Amino acid sequence: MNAKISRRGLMLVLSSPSGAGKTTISRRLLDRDPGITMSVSVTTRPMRPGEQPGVDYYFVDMPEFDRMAEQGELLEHARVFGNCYGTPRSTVEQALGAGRDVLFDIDWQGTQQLAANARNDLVSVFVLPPSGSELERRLHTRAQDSAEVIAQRMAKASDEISHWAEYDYVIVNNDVEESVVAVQAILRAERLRRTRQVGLPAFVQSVQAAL
Ligand SMILES: Nc1nc2c(ncn2[C@@H]2O[C@H](COP(=O)(O)OP(=O)(O)O)[C@@H](O)[C@H]2O)c(=O)[nH]1
Ligand SMILES: Nc1ncnc2c1ncn2[C@@H]1O[C@H](COP(=O)(O)OP(=O)(O)O)[C@@H](O)[C@H]1O
Repeated sequence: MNAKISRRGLMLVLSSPSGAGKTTISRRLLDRDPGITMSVSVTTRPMRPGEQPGVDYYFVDMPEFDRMAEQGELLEHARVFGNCYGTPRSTVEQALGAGRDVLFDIDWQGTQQLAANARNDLVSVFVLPPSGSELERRLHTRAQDSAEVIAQRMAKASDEISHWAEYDYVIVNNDVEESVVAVQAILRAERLRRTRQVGLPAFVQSVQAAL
C-alpha cells in the first residue's frame, strides 16, 4: 500500500466569460471529488430566485463589504457588472492547511490578486467557449436572463476572454464530460507537485533509515 504523505491543499480557479460552462464543470467536479471544497464568495449583488444564502453566496450590504475589505477579511475582491464580490480569507486558509483543495469561480481580477499574493497555492484554468455563436446559444438555453442582460454578458465576454493568456491552463469546453476529465487530470498532476507534498521530507527520511 502507498504511504499517506501529508499535502498542502491548492486553490483551483475556473474563470470564463459568462455562459462558457464553468458552473456546469464545477458541479460535476464537486460531485466526483470529496477532497474539494467550493469557496463561497461574499457579494453586494441582490439574491436571485433559487439562490441560497451561504450556499451560492453570502449576501451582504456595501458597508459590511467595505468593513470586511478594510479589516483584511477578504483574500481578494473586485467589482464585476457594477457589484462587489470577494473571497472570505479564513475558510480558504483553514482548508488549505488541512490538505483540502478549494475551487473558486472568480473573474480575472480576482485571479490576478491570488497570483500576486499566493502564487504557490494557485492553479488557474480558463474555460473558453467553442465559438462566439455557441456562447450566445448557451446563454439563451440557460434561460436565466432577459435579452438585455444576455446582450450585456456578450459585450463583457470579449473583455474576460482577453485575459486568457494569464492562466496556467486553457480548455475549450466543447463536450462537458471531456472538460471535466481534463480538469481532473490537471488536479491529479498538480496534487503531486513536490512543493505541495509537505510530508515528503519525513517520508524520504523514513525510507532512507531502513536502507
Ligand atoms: N474577483 C471575484 N469575482 C467573483 C467572485 N465571485 C464571483 N465572481 C465573478 O463575478 C462574475 C459574476 O458572477 P454572478 O453575479 O454570480 O453572475 P454569473 O456567474 O455571470 O451568472 C463571474 O464572472 C464570477 O466569476 C469573487 O469572490 N471574486
Ligand atoms: N459543453 C457544453 N455543451 C453544451 N452546453 C453546455 C456545455 N457546458 C455548459 N453548457 C450549458 O451552457 C449554459 C451555461 O453554462 P454555465 O455552466 O451556467 O456557464 P457559466 O457558469 O460559465 O456562466 C448552461 O445551460 C449549461 O447547461
